[in-house]
Amino acid sequence: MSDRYSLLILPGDGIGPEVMAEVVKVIDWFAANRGMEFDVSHDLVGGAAYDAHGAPLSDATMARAQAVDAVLLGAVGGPKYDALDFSVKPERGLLRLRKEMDLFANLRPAQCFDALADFSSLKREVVAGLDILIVRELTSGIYFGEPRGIHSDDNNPDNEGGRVGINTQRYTSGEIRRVARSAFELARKRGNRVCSMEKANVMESGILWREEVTWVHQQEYPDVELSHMYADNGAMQLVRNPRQFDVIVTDNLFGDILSDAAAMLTGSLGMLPSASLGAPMANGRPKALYEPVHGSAPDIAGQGMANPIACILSFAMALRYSFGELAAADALEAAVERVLADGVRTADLMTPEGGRPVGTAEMGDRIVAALEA
Ligand SMILES: NC(=O)c1ccc[n+]([C@@H]2O[C@H](COP(=O)([O-])OP(=O)(O)OC[C@H]3O[C@@H](n4cnc5c(N)ncnc54)[C@H](O)[C@@H]3O)[C@@H](O)[C@H]2O)c1
Ligand SMILES: CC(C)[C@H](C(=O)O)[C@@H](O)C(=O)O
Ligand SMILES: [Mg+2]
Repeated sequence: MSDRYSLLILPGDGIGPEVMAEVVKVIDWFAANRGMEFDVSHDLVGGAAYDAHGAPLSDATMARAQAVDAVLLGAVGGPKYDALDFSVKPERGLLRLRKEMDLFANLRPAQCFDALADFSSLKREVVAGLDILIVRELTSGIYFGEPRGIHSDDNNPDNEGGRVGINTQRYTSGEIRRVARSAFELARKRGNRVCSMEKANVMESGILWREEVTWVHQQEYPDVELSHMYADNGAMQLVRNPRQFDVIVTDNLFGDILSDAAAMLTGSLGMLPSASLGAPMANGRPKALYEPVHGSAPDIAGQGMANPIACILSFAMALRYSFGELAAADALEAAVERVLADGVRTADLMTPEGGRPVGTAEMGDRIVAALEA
């Protein structure tokens, strides 16, 4: 008999609720057919939470997120909220979840399904069989460093406009060591190779990053192959020859950018899942939040055409990393692969000469049907 798994679902804004509805179908299928017991609750985040409470994440929702085994998040943001004060923008809700849950290791795998190898904007021979994992530090760096803000620059008469915008890249050795350990642990279960990316040529925080990753490697993981790369070269190498990589470990901002680039190797941003993991809780499960890498896609929201696969594969990561349900995670990933192999495509995966795309709900139904088969 399996344990009970508590889940907090935060669909968010734009296509978030649309893709999350398909994940709920998948959860219901595992509950009905695989004897898994889920305690599922729903709440608001992002613009939806702002509309209801005047804040992109209420304290009550934050407390609920801290108490569950896993949070599933859709996406936040949208043009409706662009003019809001920075402190209450939808994205602040997501950043608060990451920071207060201390989800320091963000796993962003990029796998190219064979059925999509011709669809990537790169050549098939460059992306076929691609299977890399970006481990992005998620709770520190320039996203959170102090000082920050927009200030008047009164003492500088040469500054036309008279203002200055400040963000601070700050990393402690402990923050670097813990995410490096996550990357080395994950590498041992895959290709046993880690490439660390920073800009040690121009940033002191990059020098510290390189030294600390090297220290963790020498002290604790000498069996794993470690290499270092400047992040700008890393971006170029990702496009030139992405299969040279196994695990990439990098900071918060570089990881944000490199993972969007990696998404396109797989065909679409609508394909890329992620897991954000923190320290183990009392029950041994890590603090965890699962979300697609993509955003709220305002350009297609409300049209029922978003690709739900990134969100569904994020739930597969929850099965694997939070619940240890490895067979179920494999089955769900195989179901996605089968549906793609059958030629079922949402609009983002269509070539101009392709046939009729399916909508969000039909893609979800087809994946559930493939689980059934
Ligand atoms: N984790 C998150 O919640 C998250 C991540 C990124 C961006 N955002 C927010 O989302 C809003 C829009 O940002 P953006 O436009 O830069 O990025 P986006 O990821 O929302 O969209 C970029 C492009 O990819 C397409 N796309 C994204 N997901 C798709 C899917 N599942 N199926 C089909 N097509 C998809 C969109 O239609 C758009 O053309 C902003 O407010 C931004 O801050 C949120
Ligand atoms: C929405 C935004 C805060 C977020 C980030 O910058 O981390 C997004 O781009 C992501 O990749 O998860
Ligand atoms: Mg991003």
